[in-house]
Amino acid sequence: MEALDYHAEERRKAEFDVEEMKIVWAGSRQAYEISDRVARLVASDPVFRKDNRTMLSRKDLFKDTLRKAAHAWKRIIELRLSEEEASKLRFFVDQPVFTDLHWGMFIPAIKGQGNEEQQQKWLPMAYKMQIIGCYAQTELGHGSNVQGLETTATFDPETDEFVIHSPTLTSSKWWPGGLGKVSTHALIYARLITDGQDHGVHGFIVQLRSLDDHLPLPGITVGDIGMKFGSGAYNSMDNGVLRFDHVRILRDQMLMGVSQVTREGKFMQSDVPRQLVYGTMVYVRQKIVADASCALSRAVCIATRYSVVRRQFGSHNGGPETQVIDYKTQQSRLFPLLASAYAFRFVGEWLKWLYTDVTQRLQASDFSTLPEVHACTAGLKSVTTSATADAIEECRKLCGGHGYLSSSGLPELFAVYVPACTYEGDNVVLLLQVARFLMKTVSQLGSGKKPVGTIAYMGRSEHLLQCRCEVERAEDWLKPNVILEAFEARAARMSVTCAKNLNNFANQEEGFAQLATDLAEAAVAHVQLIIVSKFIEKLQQDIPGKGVKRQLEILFNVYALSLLHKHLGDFVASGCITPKQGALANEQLRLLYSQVHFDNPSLLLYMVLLLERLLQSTSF
Ligand SMILES: CCCCCCCCCCCCCCCCC/C=C/C(=O)SCCNC(=O)CCNC(=O)[C@H](O)C(C)(C)COP(=O)(O)OP(=O)(O)OC[C@H]1O[C@@H](n2cnc3c(N)ncnc32)[C@H](O)[C@@H]1OP(=O)(O)O
Ligand SMILES: Cc1cc2nc3c(=O)[nH]c(=O)nc-3n(C[C@H](O)[C@H](O)[C@H](O)COP(=O)(O)OP(=O)(O)OC[C@H]3O[C@@H](n4cnc5c(N)ncnc54)[C@H](O)[C@@H]3O)c2cc1C
Repeated sequence: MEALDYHAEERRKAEFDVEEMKIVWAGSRQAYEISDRVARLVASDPVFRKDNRTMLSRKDLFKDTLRKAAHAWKRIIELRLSEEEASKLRFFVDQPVFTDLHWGMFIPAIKGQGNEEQQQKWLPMAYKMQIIGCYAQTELGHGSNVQGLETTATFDPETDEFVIHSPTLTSSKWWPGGLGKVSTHALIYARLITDGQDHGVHGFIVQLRSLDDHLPLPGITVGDIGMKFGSGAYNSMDNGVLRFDHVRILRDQMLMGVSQVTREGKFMQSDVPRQLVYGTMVYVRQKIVADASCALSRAVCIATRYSVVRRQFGSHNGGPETQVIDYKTQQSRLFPLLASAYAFRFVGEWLKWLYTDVTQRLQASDFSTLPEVHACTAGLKSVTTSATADAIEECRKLCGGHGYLSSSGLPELFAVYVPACTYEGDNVVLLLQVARFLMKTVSQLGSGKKPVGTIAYMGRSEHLLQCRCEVERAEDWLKPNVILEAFEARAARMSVTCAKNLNNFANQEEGFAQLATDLAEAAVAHVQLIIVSKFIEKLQQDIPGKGVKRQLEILFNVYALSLLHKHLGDFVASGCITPKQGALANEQLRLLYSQVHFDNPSLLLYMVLLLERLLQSTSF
């Protein structure tokens, strides 16, 4: 029987309902139908072709991108696509483009930091794309350190204007997407100065180019920063450089939702946390987590199909060679990545809920969950993007030489994806933000303030510091509560240990700097616990479809136990599990992989195809 026929036969015997699994992956039947419809729309439209991207010059690639963006916008209008459908369309066009920043940052910033009048003035033009905006925060000299930004916005009470200026070379805005060629306006983050006093960084809407001839306005020097990593990839985006020479804007072009400057030049800080100025970054970080699961599922889909088809060594008596997916090393590298795609999908769904919740709370001036939302969005963005970037590279290696071919799709996927570890916050810097939140929580444990939400386990740290996991047999590791307690104990012990060691330093700031590596590792442990706990919560929901829940349970155990195996040192050093229990976890992991490897070759192929079918339900 031909391999493909054999596959088809085995697929028909799939033990789980693939259509239901697709709905689990999409999040709802409606979301799946939208994705499926828009995916077919993109796939059937030759304008959206992707196969030529890596062969085009930077100039032709950029023109091709503009053509696609214009065509996408035309299709959105013609088909009256909803914002969700339009967002999906952008996703399937799958090419970094200036609209990402216009829709993904410029508009959300005005909505989140502008007052009512400013929203009424700017949003209608932005929604109709009569103006194109970018998010210009990073400078040549500062990206991570937002409070170090040097661009100035000095209020002139004589004329009721701000003077926007780039005082130094390092104050040049550097990196903003869409800035180099396309944007007519920018959201500029600059130091607000009134009457000689510096009030820190605030947002200002500044027009950069004429709406008539698109030429830069007086005092504006703007351009593209040049080629980036790899060919194709992010070179479809016009990341730019921008300098101001005493450019004057009206006072009402300062976003006044968080703080204001009166006509007399008096600075007024609303009774809201100044960090709301960072709100757009929080919004994008939560979107990036969901995007991680999609990028990861694409890479794993490619690597699984290759692993099922590729044969190397092992031929007996002239028979077929062994499928490389049959090798234990291939499985132990590939299957945890598939499981991670589902884990990131589910935690991304939850994070979207958390962000929606905090947005509603902010409207009621309830800032109580803001610190947790910052820690969750920062930590999950960091952990999921680092894992996904590493996973795409692993998938390239899993495909041998063919993984290095552009036609495999993996090099381009890697080159487009890896900056996610840097933009919207360098991943280490964000982990240190999580660590700051953890240390603050530990320091308050004695105060009677009960930790809640994702940090609630810290309130049980006394128990967790003493607990020993109840594992005597490998199958004990299949119990979600056993896994959850191990991850909670590890995270609690790592944070409490850091807090104790910080006390050895007279100066907390010095201690934080000296212990930064340990603190970052404690942050990773906390974030991985969140991912594991949200996967468990997903499994506690009603999941329809024959065999679907069972498959997800297998993926959960593969995800959690492969993490435990990878970080076994943390778990054992924390005392929550013994080396023997660690060995039992690894034994259970092998059993989970070996479920793909009963003697019956058709079951082998069949189970492998289950994985492939899982993937088919993941990457549109
Ligand atoms: C119709 C068509 C539809 C089409 C749809 C198309 C849609 C497309 C969407 C696509 C979306 C994805 C696109 C992605 C493209 C990528 C583009 C990239 C953009 C960028 O990179 S923008 C720039 C990003 N830059 C950063 O992230 C900078 C990182 N640095 C910082 O955030 C800060 O400097 C800092 C947090 C590291 C430090 O800040 P600061 O010094 O001010 O603060 P402290 O560390 O001193 O902390 C003080 C207290 O403030 C709290 N804090 C800090 N940040 C926040 C926050 N964000 N929220 C809440 N609280 C915050 C700290 O926790 C401290 O609190 P404490 O209680 O005092 O401890
Ligand atoms: C493709 C791409 C698109 C981008 N788009 C935009 C955009 O549209 N708008 C915009 O404003 N910006 C944009 N950026 C800029 C991006 O936000 C910054 O590059 C990012 O925030 C990192 O800051 P940085 O470059 O200053 O890195 P740095 O902070 O200089 O990081 C360099 C190294 O220093 C380390 N480090 C820094 N501070 C600390 C610390 N306190 N403790 C320990 N280690 C530290 C980091 O971990 C890292 O290893 C984009 C960047 C890229 C790559």
